[in-house]
Amino acid sequence: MGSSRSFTVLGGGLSGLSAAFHLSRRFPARTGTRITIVEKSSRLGGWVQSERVRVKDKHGHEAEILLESGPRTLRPASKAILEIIHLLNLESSLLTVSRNAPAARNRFLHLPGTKGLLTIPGSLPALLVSPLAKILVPAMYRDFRRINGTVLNASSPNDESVDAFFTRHFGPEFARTFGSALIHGIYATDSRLLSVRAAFGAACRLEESGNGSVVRGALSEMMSSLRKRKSQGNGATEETYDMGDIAHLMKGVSVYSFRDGMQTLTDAMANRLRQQENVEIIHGDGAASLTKTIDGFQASFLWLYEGQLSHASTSLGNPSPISSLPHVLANPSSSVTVVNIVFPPSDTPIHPEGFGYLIPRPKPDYPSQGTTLGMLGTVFDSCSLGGQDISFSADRRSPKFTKVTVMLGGPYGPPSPDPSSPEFLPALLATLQQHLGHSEPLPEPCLVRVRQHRDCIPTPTVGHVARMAELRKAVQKKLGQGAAVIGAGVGGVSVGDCIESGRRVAMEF
Ligand SMILES: C=Cc1c2[nH]c(c1C)Cc1[nH]c(c(CCC(=O)O)c1C)Cc1[nH]c(c(C)c1CCC(=O)O)Cc1[nH]c(c(C)c1C=C)C2
Repeated sequence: MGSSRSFTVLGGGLSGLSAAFHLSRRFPARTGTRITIVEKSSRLGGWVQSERVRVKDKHGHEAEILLESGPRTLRPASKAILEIIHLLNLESSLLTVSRNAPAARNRFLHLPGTKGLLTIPGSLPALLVSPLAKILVPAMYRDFRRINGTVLNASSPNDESVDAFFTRHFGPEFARTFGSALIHGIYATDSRLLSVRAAFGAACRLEESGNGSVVRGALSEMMSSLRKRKSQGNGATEETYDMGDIAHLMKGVSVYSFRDGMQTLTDAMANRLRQQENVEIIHGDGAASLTKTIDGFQASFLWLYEGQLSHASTSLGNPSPISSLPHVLANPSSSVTVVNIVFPPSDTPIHPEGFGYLIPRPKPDYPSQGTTLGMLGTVFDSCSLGGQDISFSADRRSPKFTKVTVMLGGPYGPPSPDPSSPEFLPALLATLQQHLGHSEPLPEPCLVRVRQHRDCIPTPTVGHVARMAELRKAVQKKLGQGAAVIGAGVGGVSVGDCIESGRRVAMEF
């Protein structure tokens, strides 16, 4: 480890920060290793952005509200994130949501052309009385009786769209109603474009182990993991992640965030990196000139080079070899308009208690671009993350401000009316009123914040996994073992996936 090495991380989003963080742990200053992060924007952290705003209503109630414009919650299943939280001593900043909380239990759908929300049943008794039973019950039955049907063999490169996979197993009604809504809420894209192998690799494995049926596969997996747990006892520990006692804090937790928002995590990583003598962060101009030479460089990719920055740019050359790598620009990505709205305290609740609601693809299809607001769903932030807000009301029992986030765009294209026009907010509030089933107009918001995120979520289209394997091979062949490509555009899109991929690549060098 004594010889001096040099790493260049292109991109200071979640994957880049994680890669640089783990590289700097493995190769501290005393090893003579240099680590350079190149980020074209003026800040690190990618799409994660938290902001505190002061709000006041007509009656003088005041509060400080935490708004998120990117991801807002994390899942305890990602050990790579828990490890970073532990290593950066962020445990005391955590805000957890219990599995029994309404935000974890209640999820809703709004069906286009109807008024109000439908509860997605979370138990058998709830299913039996749900209006959605007429879609859900036949869907489960259809899958359950599939025997020796076509399977996307896990070891083959076969692939299909999420919509085609759900249609095969659960029927077209389920695929459109539930499948498209789920994909709106994760990828903000059309489920007919998305690769099932990339998005739901686990479902393909269940299909195979269930001999053609995902439900049977899931049941048999549940049984075998129960058996395993019994034979191992409950004390199975994770030895490869340095998580301290944090797994204990996550018992019974459905999702979590931080009291000051998700930026707590990215700021803490960035600050730790800034403190390292051997880490340099290049923003803006320096990064822009490098980015220009990398004509295929996309925000969703992270290129990690072992070599000097100057070597990285000269070795990329002009025209850059990246343009000759296969599949770099194969995937489209979705743009999302994120609207944070804060409503004043009121005795009449704005929405039911729960996570929020999603909206499926309309029938017969998405309208042509620029003709609709294009709402994908709404998150009821106060339910899960109300603990981030600070009320200055003397009476602790008085009603609180309500924060929600409306997501628009994706497959609908840019919202119409345009968010900068005066018609936008009235149209948005009227649509929200209809979705939430209110007969009266919603109260005037105290604050509305609109952010337009261009190309923020990559869409791994059908064939993605096989294409990325070819890309990785080509990277190694052209740029050598000292180069790697990771990030949301290559692997998974969740915060956990990005942090995990940065960690993995740093450990491999
Ligand atoms: C900017 C909008 C985003 C939309 N999806 C994502 C972002 C950042 C990314 C994303 N959202 C979810 C996942 C699955 C993995 C997970 O961590 O749960 C991913 C990769 C699920 C999810 N969807 C919504 C929320 C609040 C969450 C929890 C995770 C998070 O906070 O991002 C709601 C939601 N997200 C989008 C839409 C259109 C939407 C609608 C209500 C797009």
